[in-house]
Amino acid sequence: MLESTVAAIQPLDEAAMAAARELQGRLTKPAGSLGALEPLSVRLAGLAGACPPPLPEPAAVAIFAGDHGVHAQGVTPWPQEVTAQMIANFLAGGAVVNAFARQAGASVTVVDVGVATPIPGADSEESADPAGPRLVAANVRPGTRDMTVTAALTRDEARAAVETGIRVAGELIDAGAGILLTGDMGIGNTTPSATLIAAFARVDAEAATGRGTGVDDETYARKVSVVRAALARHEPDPADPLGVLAAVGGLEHAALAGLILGAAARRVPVLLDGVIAVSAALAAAAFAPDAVGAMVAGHRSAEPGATAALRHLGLEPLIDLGLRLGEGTGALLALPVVTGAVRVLHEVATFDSAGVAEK
Ligand SMILES: O=C(O)c1ccc[n+]([C@@H]2O[C@H](COP(=O)([O-])O)[C@@H](O)[C@H]2O)c1
Ligand SMILES: Cc1cc2nc[nH]c2cc1C
Repeated sequence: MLESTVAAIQPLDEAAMAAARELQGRLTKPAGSLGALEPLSVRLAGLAGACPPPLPEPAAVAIFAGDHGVHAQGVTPWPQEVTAQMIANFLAGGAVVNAFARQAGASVTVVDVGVATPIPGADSEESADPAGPRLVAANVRPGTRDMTVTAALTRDEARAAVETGIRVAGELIDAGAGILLTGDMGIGNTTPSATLIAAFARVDAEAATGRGTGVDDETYARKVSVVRAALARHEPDPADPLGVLAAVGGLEHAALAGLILGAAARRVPVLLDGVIAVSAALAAAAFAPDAVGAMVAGHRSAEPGATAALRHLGLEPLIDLGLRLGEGTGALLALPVVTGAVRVLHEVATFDSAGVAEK
């Protein structure tokens, strides 16, 4: 499934992009006045192979959740159980992602791809609201292994998680989603994110590592040395993305890479959230360089590694608000920008049709 998905990912359609550029030039606004929205609209036309491309509706957030063996190294102050507890909060509709999803009219799907502790209330008989958040049980293993000691995952485990992401992308698109938004939950997951970024973007451990949920100086120093130790132990080879994900990744990172590949193969845009998403996007781009055509960077996470990853991908984020929450929150806030970029091509009059004089 991974190989056939990668093989299905094709370059953007040049004719549709040329048509969108030409249309942008005829709309009743000075050329270039919509800034980054103009090239975004062109790229989305190229992805859809149509001008105008479809409005990116409805939107679906997929939150992949996993735990991390490297938690044992003291890289985060939060207990591991918070991952499962926050899933219960997502399913009850009480997290920031739920508030923003309601605002954006987006569905929320939570995927347990590797949570280590029981999800409170997950086995309850209570009939769930069919329009409310949904839980997909796809646990590959209860958290990764500690990457400072051994590979976080076997290649088979990493593949299973990637294929879960591909499957979820296909299901959401089959159910009608016009855009997928990445979400994540995993206490400790900014450490594997930093390690993936250092490995794929070839930046130093310190440049790739940030303070995650807000760690103190002592924990930050430990975190950088954990990233360095994992890189030294595994010497991850960016030409072997499955190997990199297995050595130093997380189950949610692997699944997010799969979601991105699945969206790109179906030519549906995928709106990236923060540092976890962009580290997974590096893996997706290593599998299939043309997958970058489907990626839209929602925001610039406060994590420094996110900026390094976006630079490597050649993506400019749509918004920059200093967010560092994850869950898909930054992607949801950026969604109206993406919709606006496409709506312009559908609804704005041309100089000719509106009788507005050109310079
Ligand atoms: O999205 C981001 O850029 C982001 C930046 C910092 C932290 N997070 C979230 O915080 C958790 C990981 O932080 P930490 O400090 O435990 O590695 C995880 O659940 C992420 O969703 C997310
Ligand atoms: C409370 C909390 C909420 C989160 N949402 C995403 N990561 C998180 C980490 C913590 C600790």
